[in-house]
This record gives sequence, C-alpha cells and structure tokens, in this order.
Amino acid sequence: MNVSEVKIILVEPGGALNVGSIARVMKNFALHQLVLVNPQCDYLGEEATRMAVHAKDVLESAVSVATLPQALQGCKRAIATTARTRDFNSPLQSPREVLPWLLEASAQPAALIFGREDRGLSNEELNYAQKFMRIPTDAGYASLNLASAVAISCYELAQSQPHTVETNIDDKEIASLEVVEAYYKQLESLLLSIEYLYPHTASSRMEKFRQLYNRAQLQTQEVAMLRGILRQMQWALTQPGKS
Ligand SMILES: C[S@@+](CC[C@H](N)C(=O)[O-])C[C@H]1O[C@@H](n2cnc3c(N)ncnc32)[C@H](O)[C@@H]1O
Repeated sequence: MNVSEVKIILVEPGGALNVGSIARVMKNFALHQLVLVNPQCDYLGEEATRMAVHAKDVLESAVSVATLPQALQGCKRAIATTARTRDFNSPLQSPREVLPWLLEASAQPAALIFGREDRGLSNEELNYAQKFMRIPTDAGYASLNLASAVAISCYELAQSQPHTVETNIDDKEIASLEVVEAYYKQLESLLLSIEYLYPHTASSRMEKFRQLYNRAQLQTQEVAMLRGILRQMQWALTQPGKS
C-alpha cells in the first residue's frame, strides 16, 4: 500500500500555524489526505497558508467533519496517537512497530489520528482506533508539539514497509470501522439491558471487547452474523417465558 492512501485526522486542532505546518510536512512525505474534526481555527486563513508554503493544495483539499466517526467513514484500520502512558490499558507501540500494519493491503483506506494541542484525545476517541502509537521521547517531557508529532509520524510512515501477511481473506471482505462500531453499539445496549454492564462500568468493559475483536479483524459477513445473534437475543427477551 502507498502512504498516500493514509488519512491524517486532526481532532479539534486549535492552531492555524500547526495545521499549515502539518499540510507542508504531509506533502514532503507524499501524504495528501487531511481530515479535520470540528477545527477550532481558520485552517484556510493567512497563518495556515503561510506555514503550508507549497502545500496550500493539501489545505484546500482538506475535509472538515463534525465527529471522529465521520472522519473514519470507510476506513478499515486506524491508529490513535498519544503522549500519555499512564491510565491507558491497551499496549502503546512505537511508530516502527505499528506503522507497517497501516500499510498492509487489507488496511486501506487507513487513518492516523492526532489529538488536540491542549488535551490530546479523550478515552472515547482513542477507542475508535484498533492500535495505539506513542513516539518514544525522554521520560521527562513526552508531549510533542502536534505538528512535530505529525512530522515524525509522516517520516516513519514513509520509511515503513508493509508486513507480508499470508491470508485467504479478500481485502474487500474486512469490515469497515463504522460497520464494527455499529456492532459495538448494539452489543453495549443489549449488555446494559440484561445488566451484564452498568452505566459506570460500560466503557471500561466495552474496551475489553474492543481489544478482543481488534485481534480478530472481523469480516463484514461475520459482523452481520454477530448482529443477527444479538437481534435474536433481543427478540427472545421480549417473549414471555423465554427469558
Ligand atoms: C500536544 S499533544 C497533547 C498533549 C496532551 N497533554 C495529551 O494528553 O496527549 C497533541 C497531540 O500530539 C500527539 N503527540 C504528542 N506527543 C506525542 C507522542 N510522544 N507520541 C505520540 N503522539 C504524540 C498526539 O496526537 C497528541 O494528542
């Protein structure tokens, strides 16, 4: 897979200078799909275009959407980036470990997600990704400037080679992220209704389910089967004498 198939998603970027610098470095490394979730700055204004220099085209073709799920529409794989190490349950991988996974044939289209300058990504936003990347830094100061984090990631992506994966699965059969997300919503709602989950435990328990399914790389047909089982269980719960 070509790096140009990877979308760079910025969640609520607040600095036009950062967004302009990011457009420039993306073009330096042959990436051009920039998606902005609810941008908090004028990403087409003077500051951004000045920093973009010869990458105004990347800014002009940037897509602005309201939510992260909209930004991930159609993607098969996503990696979320974070500087945080504590209060994080899933393994954090280095760019060299994890970026080749984004370039495998069955990954496309794929996305790399970056957080806000002041507070990064929320836990809920991190959960939309299947893998998590932390750029190794000195332990004394782990938080990189947003544009620097994107620059290092684009460079590492450009140096990465996809792992060769032996599989009989047709790439088109891998479920897209929104299909799997709809399954998680249905599962959570059923588990809440049977009181396996409670509102205060739901998000941490659902994170465990996400980890499990992330390892399986579900196909569209398999998600349809799982959703069919949930529908049948929901129906059975409404039948007198069956519950
Ligand atoms: C300035 S940082 C936000 C820092 C914030 N305190 C936090 O909780 O992550 C903005 C974004 O840059 C990226 N970033 C910064 N440092 C990083 C690192 N060491 N590894 C990976 N991404 C990093 C992440 O996407 C992060 O959300």
